Amino acid sequence: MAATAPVIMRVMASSISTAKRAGGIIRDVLKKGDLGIVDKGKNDPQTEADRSAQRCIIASLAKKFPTVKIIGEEGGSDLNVCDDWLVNELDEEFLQHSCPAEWKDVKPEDFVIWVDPLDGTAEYTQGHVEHVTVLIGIAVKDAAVGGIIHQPFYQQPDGEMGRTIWGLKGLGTGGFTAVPAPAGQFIITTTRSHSNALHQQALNAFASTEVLKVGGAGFKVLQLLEGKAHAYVFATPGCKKWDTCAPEAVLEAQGGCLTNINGEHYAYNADVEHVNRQGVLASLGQDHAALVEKIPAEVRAAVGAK
Ligand SMILES: Nc1ncnc2c1ncn2[C@@H]1O[C@H](COP(=O)(O)O)[C@@H](OP(=O)(O)O)[C@H]1O
Ligand SMILES: [Mg+2]
Ligand SMILES: [Mg+2]
Ligand SMILES: [Mg+2]
Repeated sequence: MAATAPVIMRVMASSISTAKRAGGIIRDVLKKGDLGIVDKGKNDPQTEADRSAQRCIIASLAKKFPTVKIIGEEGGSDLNVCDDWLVNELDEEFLQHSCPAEWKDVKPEDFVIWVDPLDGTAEYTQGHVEHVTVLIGIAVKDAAVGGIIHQPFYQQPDGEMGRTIWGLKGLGTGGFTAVPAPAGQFIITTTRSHSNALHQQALNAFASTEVLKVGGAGFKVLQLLEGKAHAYVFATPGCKKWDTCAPEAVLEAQGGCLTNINGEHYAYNADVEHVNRQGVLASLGQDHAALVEKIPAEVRAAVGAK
């Protein structure tokens, strides 16, 4: 089955196994206690866990899919990794699904894999480990079509650490139970470490009943999927393609929507600008276009203006 499955199914199955291994590396670094923090910019830390998890993911995927373009947050990594970090397995459970017809003939050169080895680094360094996710997004031409969101610090009922959520457009999602957000309320999930005045103005435009401030694009989209929030609002540049590719694919495979704050989808081909200049607006079970209209036009024009 594995050898004959279409390449998108093998990329997804390999990414599921690899994200789990990266999650183990992220837990190990924290357990050892020396985070090796480097500041890449203002409010933009990188740790040994970001670097090691990226090496594991990119080395594993590049070995299995040598002609697929892979772009990771932490730049060019040393792909000479120990065997323990080289993940060879394909997730067998995922491979039981049949490939949606629209992706059967996609060729390796049509893909870009966007890797965020550790989303929510600021929160990881501050002990909010439940916000941390590993994100592997699969784009076909311009569109985010497949995604893996792995939570290394999620404790399963049987005590096992880690949970892996996946989504593939045309197939659906797996690894979690979708819950609708409560009726009669409007809960926004947003950044806890990258706010500014313009972003606050956009938040104020919604008559929200609650604003949750949490780390990571992956975790915020999980809050939509699990009915903890109705919308994810981030009205400032700063988030990148590797932050949104996997969350967008999973959310949209579940019937939601992730766009910039003007309601337009980002493109995920290999040549795009990495920064999501016009912010992020994501929702599930809402009239997405009506949410866009709530943000004053002057705020939307100012976000990302060069
Ligand atoms: N102003 C900014 N500068 C750098 N990175 C930013 C940023 N705003 C958002 N991001 C990145 O977008 C992701 C989600 O941000 P937030 O938690 O604030 O919503 C984080 O990813 P990483 O943790 O993978 O770097 C974060 O670093
Ligand atoms: Mg980062
Ligand atoms: Mg990130
Ligand atoms: Mg990251």
